[in-house]
Amino acid sequence: MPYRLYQEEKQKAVNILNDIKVKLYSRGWFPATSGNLSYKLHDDPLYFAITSSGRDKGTVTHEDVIFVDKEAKPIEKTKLKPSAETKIHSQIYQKTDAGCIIHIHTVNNNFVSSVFFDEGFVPLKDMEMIKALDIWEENAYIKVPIIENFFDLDKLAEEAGKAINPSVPGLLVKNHGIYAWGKDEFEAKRHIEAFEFMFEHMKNMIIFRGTKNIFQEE
Ligand SMILES: CSCCC(=O)C(=O)COP(=O)(O)O
Ligand SMILES: [Zn+2]
Repeated sequence: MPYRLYQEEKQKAVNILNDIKVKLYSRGWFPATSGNLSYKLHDDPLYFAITSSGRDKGTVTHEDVIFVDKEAKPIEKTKLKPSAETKIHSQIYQKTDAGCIIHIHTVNNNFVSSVFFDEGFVPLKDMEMIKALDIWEENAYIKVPIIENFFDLDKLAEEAGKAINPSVPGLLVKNHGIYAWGKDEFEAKRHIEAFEFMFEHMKNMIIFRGTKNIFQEE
């Protein structure tokens, strides 16, 4: 028997996504309708709420959120289209314990994804903000994976699934953006804010003194 979504849990997911969307939009993090967000409702079978495709993230309407399954198919009759990147969200839910995923395009995440693409990851170390990713060891050194921005979205989703590092709650797509996640909306937002803070710092340091010293202590 198909899983039945209750009005109350659907409304909770819509409210959560709208709340984050508007907060992050006000920081300039969803320019030109870019980005998408999702919130998991059920694990097995997987069902989640996700933003509809191509919409202005700065406004809230009753057409902003759709409920989909693991295959990115709407589970209710709708004329709306789920985000074009729904299969990437599905992969992240299948490969991690994420309960909420946020995807944004920013100048800073595009910059680091391009500069470090050949290494395959952005190296993060010597920054207090790493602790906001819930990584508390001394001298923590983490690698945020970067994948090619495949035009074929099925291929992009497949490669995203392969590249996920379970101990790092984020994945960059070259010259595209970042997906960051957490067990709930609070954690997902904290993680994306931490990544963006560190990417901005890194960009500024690279502009200031080049990439020369970034890998020195490896
Ligand atoms: C306008 S940016 C190109 C599409 C994209 O990368 C994105 O994040 C938004 O896609 P969606 O289908 O979720 O609107
Ligand atoms: Zn995108």
